[in-house]
Amino acid sequence: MNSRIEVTGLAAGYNGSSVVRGVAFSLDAGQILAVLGPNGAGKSTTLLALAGLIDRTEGSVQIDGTELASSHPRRAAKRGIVLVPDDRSLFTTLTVTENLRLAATRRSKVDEALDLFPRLKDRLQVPAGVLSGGEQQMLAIGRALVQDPKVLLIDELSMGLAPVIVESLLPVLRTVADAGVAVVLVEQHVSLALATADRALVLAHGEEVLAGSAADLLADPGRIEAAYLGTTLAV
Ligand SMILES: Nc1ncnc2c1ncn2[C@@H]1O[C@H](COP(=O)(O)OP(=O)(O)OP(=O)(O)O)[C@@H](O)[C@H]1O
Repeated sequence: MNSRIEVTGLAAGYNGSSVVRGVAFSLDAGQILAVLGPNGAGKSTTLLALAGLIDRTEGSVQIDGTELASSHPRRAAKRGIVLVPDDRSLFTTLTVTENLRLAATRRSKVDEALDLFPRLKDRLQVPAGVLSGGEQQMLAIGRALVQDPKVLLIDELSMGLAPVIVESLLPVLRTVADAGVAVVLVEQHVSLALATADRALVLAHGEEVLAGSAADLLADPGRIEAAYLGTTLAV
């Protein structure tokens, strides 16, 4: 089935107050959405709300037309929403194989994930904590993929990684999308994210300030810059 996530009027935050408001997008399997914006714009908060890890104070999240309960991470995971958090949350003392097997819905999923990251095949018995940053990110994404996501949420794939490593990881997201996953990528590295994504959403102060085709925005960096600076331009 061709999965779809539809988000309307999403507001979410902490301790009863909303730090993001009115976030809306829809995304089909096979598509990549880049969520951009300056520090503190609410990008991570949006992903946490989609994954059910924090309260949604308003709005709706639907997967394949069926509403997803707010603040219910297990239900979100069961419906196929899987988050790669910015801290990667690996079991650092467990090996690569153990990290993957613990998360896998089926044993065959582990082999599929390793095929996407052949470098990890040489590290199977190495504890996650001694992997390089790039290898740890491969493992974090691999651990999400073995859960058979319909919607893959990735928070700051580039965190702590050299641009050359990021450039080698991003094409894997296209392969993942092509295999039938909707990918939402929160990223500070604007040009690399736009070069990878189909569409982009820019948040500032918790609200959408710009949205459009990634190719159009890549070709017109002034619009992104203005959005980061808080100047609203017509899309
Ligand atoms: N656990 C929390 N409790 C209270 N406020 C929080 C919490 N986490 C984040 N915030 C606040 O929510 C706002 C949005 O933060 P968020 O981390 O979503 O932004 P971001 O766009 O992901 O930024 P960055 O790129 O710096 O990670 C910020 O003002 C931040 O201080």
